Amino acid sequence: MIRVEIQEKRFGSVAVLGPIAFSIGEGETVALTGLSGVGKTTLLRLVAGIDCAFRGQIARPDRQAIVFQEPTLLPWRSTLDNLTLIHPSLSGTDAEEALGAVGLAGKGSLFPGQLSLGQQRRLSLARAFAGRPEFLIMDEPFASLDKDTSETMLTLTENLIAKHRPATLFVTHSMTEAERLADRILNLHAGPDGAVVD
Ligand SMILES: Nc1ncnc2c1ncn2[C@@H]1O[C@H](COP(=O)(O)OP(=O)(O)OP(=O)(O)O)[C@@H](O)[C@H]1O
Repeated sequence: MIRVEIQEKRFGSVAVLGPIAFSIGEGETVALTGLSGVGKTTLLRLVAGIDCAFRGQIARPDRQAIVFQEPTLLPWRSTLDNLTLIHPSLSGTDAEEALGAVGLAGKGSLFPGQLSLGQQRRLSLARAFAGRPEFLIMDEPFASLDKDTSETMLTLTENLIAKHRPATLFVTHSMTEAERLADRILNLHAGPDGAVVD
């Protein structure tokens, strides 16, 4: 169970978030939507524990994974290394299976620069799920991809979530994506003392 209770998040004199309170149950998928600049990434960074400078408390499980819009791969390490470096206990068979699950079977020896952007994004998805996360956080994972690649990513993500059932929080600008993937949609919008959810 993830429990978020934010009284306030400020950048200098500007109150960006708060008050915000919500929970995400085991295996539940929640979409976070809202206008550009309202504070979605800021909220995600708080929930992920990347930014701890706020008033409030957040309870989250230890095993969490984050998928950013950019694939954030190590360019000088192979596809397989990108998977196993942060999951050293992953066996060779499991790593190959994880690559196969995102359509990258047989590409383990290639470097990220030898993969298409869509393949890099799929590798980053495989890396996130390889750690069997209890909590998955994704910041616009399907943005700036062409329609076919975005559809492929969406279907893969749907399948991986259905198989592994992590609690999931993801940011999207697309109501279609939100409605397709999420059990619940949180809309972040401006309030008198920072953005709030409903
Ligand atoms: N490090 C920072 N220092 C100061 N202000 C910041 C910082 N990071 C974000 N902000 C401000 O906080 C507000 C929310 O930004 P955030 O990136 O969370 O919005 P967003 O909803 O994710 O936007 P988008 O949908 O366009 O990605 C913006 O006004 C932004 O300028």
